[in-house]
Amino acid sequence: MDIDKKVQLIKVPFGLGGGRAGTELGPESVIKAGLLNQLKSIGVELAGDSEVDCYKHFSGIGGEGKVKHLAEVQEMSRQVSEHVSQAVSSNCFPLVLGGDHSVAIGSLAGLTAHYRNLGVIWFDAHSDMNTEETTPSGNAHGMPLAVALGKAEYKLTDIPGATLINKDKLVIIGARDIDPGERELIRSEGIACFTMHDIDKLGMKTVVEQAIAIVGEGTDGVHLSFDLDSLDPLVAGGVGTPVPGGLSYREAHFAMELFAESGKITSMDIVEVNGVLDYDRRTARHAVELAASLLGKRIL
Ligand SMILES: NC(=[NH2+])NCCC[C@H](N)C(=O)O
Ligand SMILES: [Mn+2]
Ligand SMILES: [Mn+2]
Repeated sequence: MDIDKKVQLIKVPFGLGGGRAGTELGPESVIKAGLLNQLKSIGVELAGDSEVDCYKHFSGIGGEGKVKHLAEVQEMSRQVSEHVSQAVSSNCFPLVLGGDHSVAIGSLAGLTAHYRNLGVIWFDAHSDMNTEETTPSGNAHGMPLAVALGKAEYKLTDIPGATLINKDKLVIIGARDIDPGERELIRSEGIACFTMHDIDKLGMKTVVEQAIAIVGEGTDGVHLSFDLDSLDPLVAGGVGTPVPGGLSYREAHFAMELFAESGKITSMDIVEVNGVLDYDRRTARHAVELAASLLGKRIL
């Protein structure tokens, strides 16, 4: 892409959407793994950074409902949305550092306030499309796409300024662990989902080309949400919900390089780096390198 915009870093140290402690350390972890130097070395300018105060309204209890910590997720999302919206208003590229994947609710809310035809690329082992009714865990990080598509009770439009995302402009890449309710939704809504099987069969080049064909037409912005558990756990084990049979190191980088070349991506999330489980910071380092590839880093 050779990104011409400045990057605005938005740190979201929030982990209550997942079942295991440590994801709230993600932003710190990714920064300690060298994000700022990496961006500098490829000539990407930083406009600034901000941090969402995730625990301002933390009650300390899981709550009574079907979704754990829903009130905290909603408050965090509202704040993330404001930070992201502010970054877009300032003509910056928002780079959101999670946190668990529920932070993407906030990213998408802030983005849809500006991009009325937003495309979304979702790298993930999971499809994160459970509703309050279908969630097997009660963990909000398994729900952001259901919220964004308006399929859950909690909807993106509950956040001021936000609109729902368009199901025809959403592409999931890397899925290999899909719950029954999610499978039904993907099928009934006809959502583009390139599973690991599809990637094996077609190769990453074709998958990305098809993804770009889907999100590249008729959109005014494209968000890339990268869940580190899309990578194989043998490559990146420092995540809370690892699933075997994931993306290789090169597949993931190749995809980021191709998306960079397309020049279409206008914002990114890096989520699910678990600072406790990622004891050697390997997963955080991969996150840094993948962000760099998306922002224009070339081998030669
Ligand atoms: N962003 C993630 N890592 N999501 C994992 C979701 C796992 C499972 N599908 C659930 O709903 O609980
Ligand atoms: Mn996810
Ligand atoms: Mn996942």
